[in-house]
Amino acid sequence: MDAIEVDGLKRRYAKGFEAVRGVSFSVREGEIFALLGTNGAGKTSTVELLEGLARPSGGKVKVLGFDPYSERTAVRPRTGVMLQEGGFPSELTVTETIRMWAGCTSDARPIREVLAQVGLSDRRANVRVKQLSGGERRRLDLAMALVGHPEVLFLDEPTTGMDPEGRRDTWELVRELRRAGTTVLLTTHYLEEAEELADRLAIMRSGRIVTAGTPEQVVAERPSSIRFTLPAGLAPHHLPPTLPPAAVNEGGRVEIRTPRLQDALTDLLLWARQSGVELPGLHARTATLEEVFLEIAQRPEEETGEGQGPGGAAPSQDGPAGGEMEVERV
Ligand SMILES: Nc1ncnc2c1ncn2[C@@H]1O[C@H](COP(=O)(O)OP(=O)(O)OP(=O)(O)O)[C@@H](O)[C@H]1O
Repeated sequence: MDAIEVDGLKRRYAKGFEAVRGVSFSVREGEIFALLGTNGAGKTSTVELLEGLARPSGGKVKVLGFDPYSERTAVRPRTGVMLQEGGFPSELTVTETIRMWAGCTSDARPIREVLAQVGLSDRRANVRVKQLSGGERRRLDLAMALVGHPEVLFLDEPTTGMDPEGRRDTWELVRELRRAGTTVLLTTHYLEEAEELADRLAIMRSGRIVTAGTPEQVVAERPSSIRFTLPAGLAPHHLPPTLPPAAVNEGGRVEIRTPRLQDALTDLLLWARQSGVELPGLHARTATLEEVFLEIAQRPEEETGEGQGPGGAAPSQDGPAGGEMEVERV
């Protein structure tokens, strides 16, 4: 059984705006799955449905085999949730905040152990929440999500506001959790974070998943590139005819874009050896996640089937909830 199963999920807000428009994916046990997308793509709206904070207006969600909304009592104790805005009482200290939360959690872990795990040292334990830095608050958010030994962990932009060291520590912690068998679903704006952590990922735009797969599968959708400087006396038409057309900039730098990097590179290198040609600054690489992401973000609306802005649509007829019951983000 998959830890998370999402099928045709939809979420419509009160005025009829559909923020999630038929999303399907699954997350295997012990896997890290990243949801990516531009601002307003619908990541948080989706994750909140998985967390059981609202009822879908269409489609199905199962977490650990249960409906997280209607069977909340079965799911909630087995999941950990790190929201985008923790919203802690600012006058409480770090320890008091966790203690309060641990009091609502059956089988809570020792507070010091959890604080050590997220890198909030003893020195910070008695500091008031309002005095924490943005990155320290994210660590406290994470500590709260970890208090109850979660089997499934939802992390909504876990490292936003963290310095590079905090980010690396958090990545290592997430990897440790995976090694211990925890399933992790995270949203992030940092493509490097998805590349570092995700076993599989999905990129959303305007409430839909545009592409999904392992990071390797997703970048394989875009052509790879080969670059070098054209040696003096040579023109692009001297290159092997099997290569795709080369673009040459004013500095004589050549770029060849190809979906078949290994074949193109082999042809180029064999030709260079046989012709006794040096290729200065030779550089070959597959596409990056950033390139895929930007290409999706920049696609014209008609190619993504969009065209419905917030507040602009009439409520559709499908789904049990009609206009959604609004749930405040806590
Ligand atoms: N409570 C709400 N009522 C109406 N519309 C909402 C509500 N919350 C979010 N939206 C709209 O739903 C769309 C998706 O928002 P959502 O926060 O899920 O996106 P996101 O991908 O998480 O964005 P970000 O990366 O900025 O966090 C946006 O157009 C947003 O304005």
